[in-house]
Amino acid sequence: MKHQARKRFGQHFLTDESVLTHLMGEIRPKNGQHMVEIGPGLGAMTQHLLKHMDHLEVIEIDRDLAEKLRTGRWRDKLTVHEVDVLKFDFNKLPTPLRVVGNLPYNISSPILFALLEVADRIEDQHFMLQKEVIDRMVAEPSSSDYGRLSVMLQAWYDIEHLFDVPPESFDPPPRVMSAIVRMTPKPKTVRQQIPASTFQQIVTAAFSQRRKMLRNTWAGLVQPELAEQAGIALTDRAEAVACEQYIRLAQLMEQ
Ligand SMILES: C[S@@+](CC[C@H](N)C(=O)[O-])C[C@H]1O[C@@H](n2cnc3c(N)ncnc32)[C@H](O)[C@@H]1O
Repeated sequence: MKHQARKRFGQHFLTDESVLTHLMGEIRPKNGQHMVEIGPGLGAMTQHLLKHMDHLEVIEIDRDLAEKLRTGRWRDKLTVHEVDVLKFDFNKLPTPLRVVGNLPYNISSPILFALLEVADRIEDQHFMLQKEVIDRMVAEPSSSDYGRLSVMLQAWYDIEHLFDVPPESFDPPPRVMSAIVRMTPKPKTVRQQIPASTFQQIVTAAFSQRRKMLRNTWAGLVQPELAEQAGIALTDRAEAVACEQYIRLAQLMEQ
């Protein structure tokens, strides 16, 4: 029986074989690697990955789809976790872990932030996302797409926009353009130098009212001398400040 796509789970199934082939060329799955797929759905990516691998972990919230995967023709090669990915404990999977998925667009940012917490365990991530989200992830300072998502993710990952995928490549087609992104965690030595909670606090405050000057959004939070030492002008707005400057400021605040 044909699966009726469920809107609440952001179900848009990839049907375009040329996209899948292109994607596999980018992911280059190899047997013996530890890989987890978020939202395998009807298995479009899954079956391509399994051409190269004997085993794959998958996380699927939809009970019917999880059941199909558990009993279907790839059952011997899959470990199916029937759970909300936002509640899944990635610490229980082996490392180094490769993470892939055509993500449910309605919760893509929470998924990206949840994975940031376990970046130590991750080798790389390849995701299908709304193109607009990827534009924000790779945005440079002073562009209209540059925001909290850009700064938070660029601090932890090298991010590459790989290629675009049009709505016709899916059934049912989403209303927006999609794209594929590769995210590679920066070396541990680099990530360890970021005071995570202070960094998050100043970036969140700065972009909470992005039209205002930093001297207003940071009042009571950031000492003006420290901002100056980090090379940040408090008369600027959040979008003028580079990711490295936010990191530098967070480091100065921790000293
Ligand atoms: C955009 S579809 C992709 C399906 C399939 N990978 C493909 O490319 O055809 C998103 C998938 O994520 C699943 N999903 C949605 N929300 C989820 C959640 N919170 N946790 C785990 N899986 C979820 C959906 O049921 C669906 O299978």
